[in-house]
Amino acid sequence: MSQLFEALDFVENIQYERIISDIASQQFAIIDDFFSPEDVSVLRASITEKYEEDAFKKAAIGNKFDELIVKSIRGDVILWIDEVKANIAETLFFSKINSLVDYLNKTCFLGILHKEFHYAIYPKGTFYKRHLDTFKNDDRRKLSFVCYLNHEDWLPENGGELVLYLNKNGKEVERVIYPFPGRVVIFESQILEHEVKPVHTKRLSITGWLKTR
Ligand SMILES: O=C(O)CCC(=O)C(=O)O
Ligand SMILES: [Fe+2]
Repeated sequence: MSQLFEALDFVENIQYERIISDIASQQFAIIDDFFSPEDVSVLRASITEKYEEDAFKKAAIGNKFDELIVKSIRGDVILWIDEVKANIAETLFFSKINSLVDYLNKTCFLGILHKEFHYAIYPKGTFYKRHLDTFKNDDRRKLSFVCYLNHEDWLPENGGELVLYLNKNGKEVERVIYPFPGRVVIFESQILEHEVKPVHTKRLSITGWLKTR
């Protein structure tokens, strides 16, 4: 009986279904309206406030790397988001994430048990060289998630494109994605190498990972 109710409880979500089929067929999905302009503006106010409080630190690669080497690979500053201490903007963010994760777990048997998200700011002139999001000793990252919080008038010439390196019939193909506000990109963490091209105007985002075990 309870199984019947569980089945009845399930409502198909067209947006999530498209995300699932895009990831299954091409290892990534781009969703332009995952967050509404209102959501983006609330989240942008939150990232800006925390940046002004000086809460961000320089992003590190792996564990103990030389500062100079780190800078030559990535130049963003990050701040991890604690769901337990979420402010109004972050609560809104996590409610959307949790709804997607519940759906993925119900329909895809992905077994997403953990998640981690951080704000990221790329100051002018910074970039993140080509890389894979999995550390050598940690294969739990299953899906990478990026959401852009840039201003509505963001232009392609502001730089900071995300480039995914795809494999099409044995040939490498670059997929260039502009960081337009409200846009979300989800991709297979263990498969797709990617990079952030040099940024010409400060670039705002939230990056995170959906993890197994
Ligand atoms: O901001 C992006 O578009 C991607 C960021 C990224 O690759 C990372 O933080 O690992
Ligand atoms: Fe990455």
